[in-house]
Amino acid sequence: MKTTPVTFEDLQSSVIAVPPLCRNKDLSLAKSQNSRLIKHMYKGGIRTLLYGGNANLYNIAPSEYHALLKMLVDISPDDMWVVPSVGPMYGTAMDQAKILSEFAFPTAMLLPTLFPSKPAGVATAIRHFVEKSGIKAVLYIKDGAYITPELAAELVNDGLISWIKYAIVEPDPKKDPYLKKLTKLVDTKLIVSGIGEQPAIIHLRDFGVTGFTAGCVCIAPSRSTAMLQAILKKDWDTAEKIREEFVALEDLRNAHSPILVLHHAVELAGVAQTGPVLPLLTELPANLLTKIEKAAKALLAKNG
Ligand SMILES: N[C@@H](CC=O)C(=O)O
Repeated sequence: MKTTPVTFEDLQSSVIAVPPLCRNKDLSLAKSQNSRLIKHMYKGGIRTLLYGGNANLYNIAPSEYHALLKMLVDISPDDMWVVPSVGPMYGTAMDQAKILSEFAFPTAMLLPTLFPSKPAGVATAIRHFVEKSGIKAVLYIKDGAYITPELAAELVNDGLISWIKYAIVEPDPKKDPYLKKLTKLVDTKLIVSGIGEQPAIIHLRDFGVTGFTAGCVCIAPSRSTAMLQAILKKDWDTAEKIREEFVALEDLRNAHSPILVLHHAVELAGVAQTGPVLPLLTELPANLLTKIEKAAKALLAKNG
């Protein structure tokens, strides 16, 4: 696992894949299947993994956190940069910060929650997390009410933030007052588009942010990587054509649960056995799985 500090080059050199977490029937961590998934992504050019929402880390027990981190260290290639998440609740994040300090992860992300939270409290939690873990935090902005752009900028200016995962969903991503303000206050080299392939072209081209995170990349890593490369070359037509390849599965994710559809899709495509889902989530009904399988296999077929 790569342990060097986060650089702009790191953020741009790979799509930041946000994978599901494979579990065995008894809900224990499925080391061999997680390894299989990482190998698939690695072969498609992925060098950064962010274990967060799609891995359902919202629901992980603090007592399992050490085993999770150890497994990620054990199964990650030497040049793979791995970003675990903590929280979203303050107490959980503080206990996880202590566990993280026993490892060499260069950064970790605080999962967001709107209840019970206030922007100034979120900023304090980030400060306490950095103090306790000894590493910078990834700030995940998923809702404008979570933290103000001004508070986000203060945290950046105080040297506490490695990068920002920007993930506020707008009906028209071109019209995004929050991102417009954020990019005025914070160096765009530290801001990453955090909603998958769909708004990535607009976020990178029109707002100048640095890279993008994605979930469907776990199925078609070569295609998502090709899309990032096309964007960086400003080959917008190629990037747009590749983006369209992801639409069918993304539409299912948006309709039925981004986390759960991805979790099933990785298994149904035959990439890795993701297994059961940790409560408070649960598996999707069987009548949806045929549609997910079709879209997932079609996307995998494009991966080559
Ligand atoms: N939520 C997005 C990007 C990852 O955070 C996805 O799952 O595609």
